[in-house]
Amino acid sequence: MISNLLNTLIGTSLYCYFQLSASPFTVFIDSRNPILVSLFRSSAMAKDPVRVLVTGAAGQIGYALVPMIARGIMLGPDQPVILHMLDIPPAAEALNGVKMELVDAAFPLLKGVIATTDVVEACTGVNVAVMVGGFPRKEGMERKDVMSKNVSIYKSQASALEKHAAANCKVLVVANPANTNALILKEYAPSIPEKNITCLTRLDHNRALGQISEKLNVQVSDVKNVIIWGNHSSTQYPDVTHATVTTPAGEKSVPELVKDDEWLKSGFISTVQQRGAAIIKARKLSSALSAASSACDHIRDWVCGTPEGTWVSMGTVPAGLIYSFPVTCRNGEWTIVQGENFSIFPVVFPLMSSQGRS
Ligand SMILES: NC(=O)c1ccc[n+]([C@@H]2O[C@H](COP(=O)([O-])OP(=O)(O)OC[C@H]3O[C@@H](n4cnc5c(N)ncnc54)[C@H](O)[C@@H]3O)[C@@H](O)[C@H]2O)c1
Ligand SMILES: O=C(O)C[C@H](O)C(=O)O
Repeated sequence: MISNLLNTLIGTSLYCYFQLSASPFTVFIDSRNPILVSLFRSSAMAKDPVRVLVTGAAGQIGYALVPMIARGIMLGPDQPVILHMLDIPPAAEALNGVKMELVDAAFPLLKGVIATTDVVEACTGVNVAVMVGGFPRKEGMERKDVMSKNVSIYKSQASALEKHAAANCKVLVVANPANTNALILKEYAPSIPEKNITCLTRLDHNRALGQISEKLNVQVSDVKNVIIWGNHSSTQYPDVTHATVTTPAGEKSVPELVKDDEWLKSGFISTVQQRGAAIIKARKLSSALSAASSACDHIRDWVCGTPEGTWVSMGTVPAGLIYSFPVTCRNGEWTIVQGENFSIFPVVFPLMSSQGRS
């Protein structure tokens, strides 16, 4: 049954690899924790590489994001990838430096790297497009203040994606104002299905999970089902009405555990709404590590599915409007969560339905 057994020292831990004969799978066991057993497809049955575009790849989010993609954090530990990295001519040398580092890092899943300033070359054949390229806001600016700089970028990149990306390409817009840029992309790439164009509010979702975890002194992995309604802007509405914490005694409601409505209605909401500005104030640069990680979370859940009983927030396009909703994902498709008593939604929706607010 077991055709091959390898014991390899990786750092301080001992991993065992078992190739199951007549099976496309390899079993990985971590000897520090034998419960950590993973199944990977073996190279004999390797998947075809997925082509992932990252625009603005020489920038700070790009620099954090491309190694995550090459390590399998976005698409899974058995999914080979080919990275398409786009930036503008003044950043060409820096972009080439990123490519050199990707080669030097010898990522086993990375089957090719295209680093280019040609938008057509960058978009050709891509299955996933993460649109990060653009001008970030600086201290004292709102996200809408970078709108004019970024709108023209999105028109031309939309046309290139429409003409040259793979059929059914999934698009995630990260660059601000993310919801407006996604709307422009949708307008200028009319043949890309609306359901394939999304924008990033997962960072706000993760920020909300982080705030609840700190407030209750629980593991962030035990908190779920917060919601970000609206735009990726200071008008967004972080909502914990249906959020829960997994405890030894079962699932508990976040509002019941927090027991502090005043904080939930004011401090919590404004902290999440203003977190981007707080990071800019502290770092003098906008969030990059957390944005890159959240972009991976967004695509991974969209492609691989959300865990049973868990929803996540995505900026999506139902009925021509880019708006963040709670969604579940199955078979590469997102579905807005239905049937909950989302009492806040009808109140908030009209206030937030205009596109491109700060
Ligand atoms: N949605 C979110 O949650 C979220 C979070 C953080 C940052 N952002 C936004 O993401 C964007 C990128 O942030 P960053 O910190 O990486 O900025 P950055 O300035 O470090 O990098 C941006 C990169 O985009 C490149 N670029 C500019 N115009 C381009 C074009 N036409 N085509 C391709 N590349 C182009 C720049 O040369 C640069 O390398 C900003 O708009 C920022 O506000 C969004
Ligand atoms: O706040 C910003 O301008 C950057 C980004 O949108 C964020 O939320 O961190």
